[in-house]
Amino acid sequence: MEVSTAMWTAAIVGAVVVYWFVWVMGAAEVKGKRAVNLKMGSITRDKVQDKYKQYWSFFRRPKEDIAAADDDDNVPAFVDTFYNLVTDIYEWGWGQSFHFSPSIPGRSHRDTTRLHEERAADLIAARPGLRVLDVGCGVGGPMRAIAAHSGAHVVGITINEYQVARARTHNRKAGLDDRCEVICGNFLEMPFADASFDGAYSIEATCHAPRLEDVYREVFRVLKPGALYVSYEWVTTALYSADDPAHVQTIRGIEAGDALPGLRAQHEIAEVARQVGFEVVEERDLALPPAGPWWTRLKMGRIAYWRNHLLVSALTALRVAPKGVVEVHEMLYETARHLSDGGESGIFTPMHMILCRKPLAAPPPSS
Ligand SMILES: C=C(CC[C@@H](C)[C@H]1CC[C@H]2C3=CC[C@H]4[C@H](C)[C@@H](O)CC[C@]4(C)[C@H]3CC[C@]12C)C(C)C
Ligand SMILES: C[S@@+](CC[C@H](N)C(=O)[O-])C[C@H]1O[C@@H](n2cnc3c(N)ncnc32)[C@H](O)[C@@H]1O
Repeated sequence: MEVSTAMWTAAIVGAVVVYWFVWVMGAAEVKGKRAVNLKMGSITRDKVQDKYKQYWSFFRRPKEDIAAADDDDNVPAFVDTFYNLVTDIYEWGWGQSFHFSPSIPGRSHRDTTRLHEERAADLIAARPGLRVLDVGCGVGGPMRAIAAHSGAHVVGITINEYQVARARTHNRKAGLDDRCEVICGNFLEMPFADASFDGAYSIEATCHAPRLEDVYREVFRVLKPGALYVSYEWVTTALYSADDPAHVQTIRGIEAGDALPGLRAQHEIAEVARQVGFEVVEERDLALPPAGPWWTRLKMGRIAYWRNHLLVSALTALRVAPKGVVEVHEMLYETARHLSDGGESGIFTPMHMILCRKPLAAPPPSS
C-alpha cells in the first residue's frame, strides 16, 4: 500500500472512531445532551474550577461542622452551585429524571424510572383538573411523566435557574408546556399562596434541606385541607451504625458528593411530618424486597464511566469543555461508589416513601 493511501485510511478510520466515541457512545441517555454540549449551568467558563473548589470546601465538612459554623442558611446557595456544576453531566449520563428507582427484571431503566414517578402520582390521586406541586423538580423528568400519566397540572419549583430553562425547553418539546409550569425559587420559602395546591410530591429533593421541618412546613402551608403529599426521602436505615468507620465513610461520601447538609435517619421522617401538622397515611421503604436493587444501574456503568472520563478529559484538553469538568466528573464517580456501597450494605435508601395528608380541620402546627 502506498504511504498516502495508508495515511488516508488511518485518517478516515480515526475520524470514524472519534465520531463513534463522542457522538454515538457518548450520546445522552435520553436524547438532548451530548458531551460536546456540556456547560456548567449559569457559571461562566473561567469560574467553573473555582466554583467547584468552593462547593467542595463547603460540603466536605460533616453536618455538625456546617451547623456549628452557622452555615445552614448558606446551604441553598451551595446547592444551587452544585446543580450548576452537575446538571448537564446528569442529563448526559443519566437522563432527565434525577433519581433512582427499583430495578425490575426485563424492564429498561427508562421504564422503571417512569413507573416510580407514576407511583407518586397515583399515591396522591393526581387527576385532571387538579393543581399539583413538584417540590425540587430538577429538569422536569418526573413532572412530564406525572402530567402525562395523570392529566393533572403540575407546577415545579427548583432553586437552580439553569434547570428552569432546561425544564421549560423539555416541556415545550414534549408538548406539555400547557400543563407543566416551572418556577425558580427556594422550597424553604415558597412563592405560593396558602392552600393553593390540591396535592404535592417531592422525589429525592428534600434531602437538600438543612432542616426537614422547614420544607415540610412550607408544603403543609401551600396545600389545601384534605390534600395529599408524598415524598421519596434519602435516609440512613436502622442498619447504619455511627460507630462503624466504614458506615460513616460511606454516608459522608454520599453527603459530600450530593450537596447534602446531613442525612436523616429513617425513623425521624414521620416524626417531622407530624410535627408540622400532617397525618401520616403510609410509610414504606420502596427499596425493600420484592423491589429489585436500585444501585445495580450505578454498578453496571463502570465501562461507561471510564469512557465518559476519557471523553471529558479530551474535551477539556481541546478546550471544548471548561476547566474543572474533569474534577466534577471524578467527584461524581466517587459518589457513585459510595452510593452503591450504601445500597449494597443496606445502610442507606434513596426511596423511603412517606404519604401524608393535611387534615381537613388543621390543628395549629407546633413550632
Ligand atoms: C437525588 C440526587 C441525585 C441522584 C442521581 C440522579 C445521581 C447521583 C450520582 C450521579 C452520577 C454518578 C456518576 C456519574 C458518572 C461518573 C458520569 O459519567 C455520568 C453521570 C453519573 C452516572 C451521575 C448521574 C446522576 C447520579 C446517578 C442527589 C443529588 C440528592
Ligand atoms: C436530585 S434533584 C431531583 C429532581 C427531581 N425531583 C427529579 O427526580 O428529577 C433535587 C432537586 O431539588 C432542588 N432543590 C434543592 N434544594 C432546593 C431548595 N432549597 N429550593 C428549591 N429547590 C431545591 C434542586 O434544584 C434539584 O432540582
